[in-house]
Amino acid sequence: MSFRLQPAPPARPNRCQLFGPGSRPAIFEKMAASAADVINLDLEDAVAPDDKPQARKNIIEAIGDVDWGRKTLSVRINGLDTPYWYRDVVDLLENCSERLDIIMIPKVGCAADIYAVDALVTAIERATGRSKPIGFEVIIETAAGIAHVEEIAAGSPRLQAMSLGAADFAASMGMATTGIGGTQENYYMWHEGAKHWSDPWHWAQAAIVAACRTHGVLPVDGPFGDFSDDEGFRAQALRSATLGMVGKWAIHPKQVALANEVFTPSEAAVTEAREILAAMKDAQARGEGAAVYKGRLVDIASVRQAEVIVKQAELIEG
Ligand SMILES: CCC(=O)SCCNC(=O)CCNC(=O)[C@H](O)C(C)(C)COP(=O)(O)OP(=O)(O)OC[C@H]1O[C@@H](n2cnc3c(N)ncnc32)[C@H](O)[C@@H]1OP(=O)(O)O
Ligand SMILES: O=CC(=O)O
Ligand SMILES: [Mg+2]
Repeated sequence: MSFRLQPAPPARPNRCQLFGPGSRPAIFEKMAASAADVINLDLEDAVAPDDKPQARKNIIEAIGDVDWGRKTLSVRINGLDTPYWYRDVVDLLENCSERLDIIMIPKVGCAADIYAVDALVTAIERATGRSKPIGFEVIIETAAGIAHVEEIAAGSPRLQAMSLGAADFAASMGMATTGIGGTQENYYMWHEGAKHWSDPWHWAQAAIVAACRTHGVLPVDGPFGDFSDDEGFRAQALRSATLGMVGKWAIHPKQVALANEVFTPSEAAVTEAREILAAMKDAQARGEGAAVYKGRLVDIASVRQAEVIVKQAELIEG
């Protein structure tokens, strides 16, 4: 480990973030009743420009009136390139109850974007005497965002989570696709007369995970647009979990159970992790730094790997 230690991310479950437009208040109670760990009420792309003022009012009312249980409650504001974002922040924080946990900032391109929102949020918190500090989450969904991902991850002590937004990311990068996440038909290698599909999101996800893990931020996979394709969602989520991401968005309620399934360590994985910890404890008692578990090497690094799984399971059990 470097002299600079890796900070722990926020200790809360973030397996699924369920989105819903702020202009559709009829679904707020259904979102609250879902099994998602995080709720994202949207003021940005799921809300038409003319509906934004009413969507702000709906959200402010619902933050206070709906029983959100123990969920993390987040509102996605509009991007800093729009005329809407400052009004989103001011109206929300001057009027909503302290139940709001997080503001999600989309299309972040550099650390200064977070600084700007932080300055406004800090001023309103002081002016209104809000006692619970608002957290931030950001979406990496532009070429600039991925180019500056590390400075963004270090951008504010308020920052809790960072998502990859596959739709806007593809647009900003000029990618030849209208698919939102998942397998892309034309992204394949040709070998011995057969197509072998590759993962165009992999490099951006790996960059996000590294930046997040360096700065104690939760890395999250964003939307998977085809909500009729359960296996496609599951494959994308499994790849994200394998890379170190902690959760995934749901843009339809049927995706919540799939995300929870993938990002909850299985009983078998937890049992194996606990067995590795026990095997290493025995080895250490014998004065040995390495041991054999099920025919394979385990050592101190295996302890760290096993602890990731056990800690994640314990976090979810509460
Ligand atoms: C891609 C880039 C991004 O920025 S993604 C993030 C922004 N997008 C969003 O917030 C969109 C979120 N999703 C939605 O608005 C809806 O789910 C869409 C995709 C439009 C589908 O809605 P709808 O046609 O009503 O679906 P459905 O008939 O299959 O609904 C079945 C039951 O579920 C409900 N439902 C619908 N959406 C949600 C939701 N987001 N959260 C909670 N509940 C939801 C419906 O009301 C319906 O309920 P019921 O069975 O009638 O009681
Ligand atoms: O905001 C999300 C995206 O995929 O774009
Ligand atoms: Mg987007």
